[in-house]
Amino acid sequence: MRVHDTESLTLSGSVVAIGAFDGVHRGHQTVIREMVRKSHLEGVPSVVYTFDPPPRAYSQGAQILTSSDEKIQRLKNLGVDHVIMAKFDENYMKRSAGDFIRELHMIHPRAVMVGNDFRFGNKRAGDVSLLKEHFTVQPVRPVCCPDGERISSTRIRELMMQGKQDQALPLLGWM
Ligand SMILES: Cc1cc2nc3c(=O)[nH]c(=O)nc-3n(C[C@H](O)[C@H](O)[C@H](O)COP(=O)(O)O)c2cc1C
Ligand SMILES: Nc1ncnc2c1ncn2[C@@H]1O[C@H](COP(=O)(O)OP(=O)(O)OP(=O)(O)O)[C@@H](O)[C@H]1O
Repeated sequence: MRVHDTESLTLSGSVVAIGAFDGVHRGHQTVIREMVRKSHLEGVPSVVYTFDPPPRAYSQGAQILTSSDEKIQRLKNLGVDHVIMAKFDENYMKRSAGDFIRELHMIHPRAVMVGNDFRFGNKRAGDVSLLKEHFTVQPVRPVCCPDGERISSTRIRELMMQGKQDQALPLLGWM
């Protein structure tokens, strides 16, 4: 697996999953496994486009579940070919939605895997309908906890803050 800065990877075809992926929890693992499977079917490399630090940690001070090195290791274990690791800061946040789409075109995605609530670009102006004007967006079914709630980094952070490691760790799924 190779790790790249923003705007440094060009590919003639790919399948890409985009997101913070903090913790690379069981929901993330499902998305990434599905993406890797699709990349094998299509015969193109798999790419994870992610952010360091996670945007929610940068803008809202959320607890970080995995360091960037740990995240990279987990993505490698899942069989990802390329990781684009964008340094998330004030400068990056100024990039427009159109500029992000232009960067994605550099890797010619055959499918882009993001959740329905994915936002991108300055002031979170870009949404999934805009992404769909340029790419095939592949939805992913939500992976839920035993109580039926969707697994999320936010949920895991909450459980950890409450000292409920026994409930948080199975959701992370790296034991
Ligand atoms: C080019 C770009 C610019 C962004 N600018 C902002 C911003 O101005 N404000 C903000 O809160 N988030 C910004 N974000 C972060 C997104 O809102 C979002 O957190 C990120 O795409 C990760 O998606 P996820 O939170 O669904 O994992 C930006 C993301 C991208 C790709
Ligand atoms: N439980 C889940 N089931 C299926 N897909 C998921 C799940 N959690 C996250 N994803 C998907 O993984 C990608 C990255 O998500 P993201 O990093 O925003 O996760 P999150 O756990 O929802 O984070 P946060 O709680 O910080 O918002 C997105 O495409 C998102 O839709």
